[in-house]
Amino acid sequence: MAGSGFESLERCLEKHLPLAELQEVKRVLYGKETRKLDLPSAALEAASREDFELQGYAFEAAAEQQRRPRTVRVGLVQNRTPLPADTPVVKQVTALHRRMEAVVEVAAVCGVNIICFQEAWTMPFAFCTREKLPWTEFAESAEDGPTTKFCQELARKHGMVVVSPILERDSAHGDVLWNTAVVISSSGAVLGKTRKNHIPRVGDFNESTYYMEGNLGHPVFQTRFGRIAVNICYGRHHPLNWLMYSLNGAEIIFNPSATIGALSESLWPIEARNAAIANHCFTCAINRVGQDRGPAGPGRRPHAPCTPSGQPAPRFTAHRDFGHFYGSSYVAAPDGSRTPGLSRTRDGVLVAELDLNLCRQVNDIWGFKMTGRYEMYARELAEAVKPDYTPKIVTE
Ligand SMILES: NC(=O)NCCC(=O)O
Repeated sequence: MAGSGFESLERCLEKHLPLAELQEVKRVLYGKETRKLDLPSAALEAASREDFELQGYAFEAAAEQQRRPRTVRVGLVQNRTPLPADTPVVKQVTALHRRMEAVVEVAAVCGVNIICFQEAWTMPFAFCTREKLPWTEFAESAEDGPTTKFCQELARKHGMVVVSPILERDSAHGDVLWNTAVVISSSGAVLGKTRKNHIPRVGDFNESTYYMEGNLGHPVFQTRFGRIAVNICYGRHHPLNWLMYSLNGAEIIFNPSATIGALSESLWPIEARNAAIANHCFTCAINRVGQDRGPAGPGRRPHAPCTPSGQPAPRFTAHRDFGHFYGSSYVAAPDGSRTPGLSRTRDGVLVAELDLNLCRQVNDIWGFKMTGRYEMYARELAEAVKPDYTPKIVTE
């Protein structure tokens, strides 16, 4: 399995294929070519100074007589955690806030209207350790926690919608934890929140001891720039999850994720892209980069996890080293075209200009909403989930 040595599929193809063949390969692999955005040199210089990749692409729609283009720029952010996982919690969160402040500054110069961070962006990816402290200390209120307040400032300053996926502590309901995305309007108001509906239980990649399956359904948020939804990470494997956001009117669905090469890298380019095609919407797949390791060992950890009795928690070494988070964030459009991915290894911002008119244009061509037969599926699904259901298998 390629780790941090393999920079990206695109770089590899560009390096090894002659131009004519490269164009054919890209046509088949990526669909209609996205136009490279001419990003401001001040932004490119700042990105280079801050050591993150900055790429920009535009998707175009046909001109219409009765609707003006509905152009919006989205920003996808992928990053490693800047401090080691055994640094005190508040220091880690503050370092991530500072990092995103710099990143959003650059995104703003690039004209980004809606920015989305990666899943659980304020913390190292600790869910599979199955340890509680210190990881649960990263949880915050979605309504008025320090990260939401920080994002509200960013939103106000830049007139930008901010999608902030965090570990939520819901103190109004018994301090329950949720895997949540807070959506902050360009005015700085908290527009609402949405919760991860599906939890991975894939061998050691098991997050089920941290938070419950979301209970908020499939909300869609009307922003100044278009209707958006957030399908958090593992939800991307569930076509019905995408479908419900789309049925509620989402034009852009963000998929903030944390996933590793051994588990999902060959699925990654397919799933969000297929969802864009199937649902006539744009999808934005975001994955973190780097290798989030748990603390190194007893005695070297100022925040060694403890059980409530004060005893050191059992060490789950097998769950501590998650492997390589492969980045590769990208945007896919309803016509099946997609941007190249960001790097597999570096922090980065992907700017994509979308004309939301493309959603209805593709709907009118392919008509999946029209031909969807939802009523038939609703009826059959209602039967299939009944305890006494017997699968409809016809035998000779
Ligand atoms: N965070 C998360 O849900 N990861 C699951 C792995 C995957 O869906 O690829």
